[in-house]
Amino acid sequence: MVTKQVPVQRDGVTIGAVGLALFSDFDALKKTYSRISKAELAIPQSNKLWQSKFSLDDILGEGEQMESYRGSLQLVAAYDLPVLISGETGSGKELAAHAIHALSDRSDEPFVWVNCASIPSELVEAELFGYEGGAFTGARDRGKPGKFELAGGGVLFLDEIGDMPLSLQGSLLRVLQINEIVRVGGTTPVSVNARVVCATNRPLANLVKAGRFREDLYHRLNVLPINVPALRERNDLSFLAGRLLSCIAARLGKPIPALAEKDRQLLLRHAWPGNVRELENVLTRLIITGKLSLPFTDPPSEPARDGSIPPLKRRIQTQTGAEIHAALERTQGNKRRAADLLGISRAHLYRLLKTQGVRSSEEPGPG
Ligand SMILES: Nc1ncnc2c1ncn2[C@@H]1O[C@H](COP(=O)(O)OP(=O)(O)OP(=O)(O)O)[C@@H](O)[C@H]1O
Repeated sequence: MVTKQVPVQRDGVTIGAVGLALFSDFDALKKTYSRISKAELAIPQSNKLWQSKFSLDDILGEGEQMESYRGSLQLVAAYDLPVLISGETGSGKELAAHAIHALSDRSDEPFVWVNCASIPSELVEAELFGYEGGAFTGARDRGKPGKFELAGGGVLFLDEIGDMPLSLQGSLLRVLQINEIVRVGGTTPVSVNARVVCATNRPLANLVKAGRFREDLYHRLNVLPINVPALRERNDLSFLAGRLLSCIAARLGKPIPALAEKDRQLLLRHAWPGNVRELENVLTRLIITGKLSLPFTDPPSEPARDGSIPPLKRRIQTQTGAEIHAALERTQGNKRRAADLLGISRAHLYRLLKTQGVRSSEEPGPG
């Protein structure tokens, strides 16, 4: 094997190295690859991917309500206990989870995110607890650590916890009770120590009543509850819109447009079903096109052929299905961009695709 290494230095200190390695035989390459993979697993905390990306300062808002909300995040961050964040889609639950990690004593450890709604239910267990080599068809030969292991002494953020398959909720409860996991296909318990922060946009208590969420797990997770206010319940929309306009304009390299009074009034009257995410999208379009458009307002109801008005539920379903179709068409099936266009999260889109029975070419992949 021939190697060449060039150290990378900052302020006279070596912070890394770039190397070139030429292998004369394939076995040697495989061995080295395996050693590097193991080393990567041993130091997950050095992985830049697993860091909280937002802090308390990124949570924009003013007034008593938002001060009290930020205060509650600071309070829960200080206690090493599970947190359950509830709030409507796009209201800032993920932002809150990042902030809790950044404010906590675990901030130097990883922040690992799992979206329970976007992983096919048969893969959730492997995603959380990892698997041993060859545990199932399609599994990697050398196995894979789960998100619990990757989180190490940091925070494991379980987004859309309400979508955790019922069959797995018992295993999750057990892990939280004994702080040990067993990889899928494995036999040896591995100690885990991550702090679990969960988020849900459907009231978990209702899912418990409906028999779709285990009550014991609900109580285990709901130690420190946080409620993120919906945008229409906040009274700082003008402030938020102003700050977001500046941030988005700076990101796009565009001048900050002045918000006309009539547009401000329209923003105040809108119901914001997609919350801050929807507001961001509306403002982005305003910056790009110079026009305010509030797209997903209720369509005028069309009478059916026999003159009767179709039930509201069906009208909403038809309209939602049409919006999703249009967005997927515009983005050529790209769900992430379609979700952005619709002002909803990718996980929310997946759920709508499931419940609306809208057909799409692409299936959700793990995490
Ligand atoms: N208070 C806030 N200040 C600034 N930006 C915010 C605020 N709340 C939310 N956002 C922004 O709105 C968008 C949606 O936020 P986030 O992803 O945290 O919502 P969510 O509640 O987790 O959504 P979902 O349930 O759909 O996953 C993000 O771009 C986030 O940065």
